[in-house]
Amino acid sequence: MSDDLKRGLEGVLVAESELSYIDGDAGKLVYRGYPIEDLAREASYEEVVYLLWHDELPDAAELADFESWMAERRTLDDEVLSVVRKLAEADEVPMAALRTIVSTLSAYDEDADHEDVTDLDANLRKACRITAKLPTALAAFQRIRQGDDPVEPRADLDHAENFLYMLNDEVPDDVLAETFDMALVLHADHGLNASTFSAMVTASTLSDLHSAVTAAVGTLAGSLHGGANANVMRMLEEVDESDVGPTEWVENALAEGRRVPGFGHRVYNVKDPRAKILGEKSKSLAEAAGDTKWYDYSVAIEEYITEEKGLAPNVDFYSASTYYQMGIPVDIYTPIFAMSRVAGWIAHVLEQYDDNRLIRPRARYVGPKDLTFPDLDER
Ligand SMILES: CC(=O)SCCNC(=O)CCNC(=O)[C@H](O)C(C)(C)COP(=O)(O)OP(=O)(O)OC[C@H]1O[C@@H](n2cnc3c(N)ncnc32)[C@H](O)[C@@H]1OP(=O)(O)O
Ligand SMILES: O=C([O-])CC(=O)C(=O)O
Repeated sequence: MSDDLKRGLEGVLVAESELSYIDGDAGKLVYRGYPIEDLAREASYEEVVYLLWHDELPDAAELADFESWMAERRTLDDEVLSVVRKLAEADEVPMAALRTIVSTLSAYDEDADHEDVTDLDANLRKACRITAKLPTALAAFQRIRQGDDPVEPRADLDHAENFLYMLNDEVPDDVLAETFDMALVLHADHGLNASTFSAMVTASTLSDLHSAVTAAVGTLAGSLHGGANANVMRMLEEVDESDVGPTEWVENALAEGRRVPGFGHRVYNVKDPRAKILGEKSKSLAEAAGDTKWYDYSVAIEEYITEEKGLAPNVDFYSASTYYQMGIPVDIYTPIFAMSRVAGWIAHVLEQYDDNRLIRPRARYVGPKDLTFPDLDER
């Protein structure tokens, strides 16, 4: 047994996976063999979900069946909707609300008490229900907390279009729908990131799929992981409200020892390929709107941080200005990440169940070992 300590499990190989390949030096990302650039341009989110959960891309008939199976399962049970309403009225933090919602979905899922937690067919049915219902719950949560009625899902719209429709009570135009679909594709999987690993750890105890996804939502919420996308936008807003430009602002932030959200990555040593795609999208939205302020701030910050710290933007950096320009409220950026990443979490859990072994690392004990237990009045 090696006694080398790998803080944060950096570089430790713990599984074999056929899902996503990342080359951190080349800035390359591939889902099941297909480059992310091609998927972003050509594939819908539903196609990517199918690809991740099955071994290959669907043909036309398989895709049509899969899309309609999911679309028919978007509606929330009344009891789930009433939990969403309570969470919104209690002003719950969106990621905490989402975590509770995933857990609640289990109570109304007809396969939730399947005797074999690893049963593939039952898990694929659960997977579809969770993935189909999360956008409905998130849109309803957002609408209720802003004082509006939830909007019923429509089965004739695709996953991305339908979410924006339920959020805004308006069918999105093609640019918005395509941009959002592309963002969902880009966030769907990313190897053993922290939230995926947390789903795998949960599944490895032979706990169920809803528990694994609930654990993953909680893990994604943190500011070192998915929570960074909202923090990027908050930073851009801070820059805008300050009386200095973006370069000076970020120089001061670094001097104060702050971490700049949206930069740095455990695996990429170069610019995240997803940030390149989202940066181009942010730019084209800005130019189309005739207001490039948020994009310009982002570019200035990127140039400074890359030059001064040698850190490159990760996926969260340009998703922020992209979503902002689409009119999406800042504090649901991370829940939107979860709405997409649920596909990857589930795919990795299915791989884990398929070849399970309990995940259980160890810590080097550095505390005392032979103390004498003192009576209460002696402490
Ligand atoms: C979807 C995603 O999860 S992508 C990541 C989203 N998270 C963020 O954007 C938050 C900001 N980034 C970070 O905090 C980090 O880069 C992480 C958490 C993503 C990666 O962390 P790690 O691989 O553990 O690197 P670690 O935290 O050890 O940082 C290494 C060094 O770079 C510095 N560093 C890393 N990222 C940043 C940053 N964004 N701003 C300032 N300094 C940074 C650290 O301070 C550290 O410097 P030091 O050695 O002088 O102390
Ligand atoms: O891989 C990681 O550590 C973080 C990340 O980029 C992701 O989850 O998309």
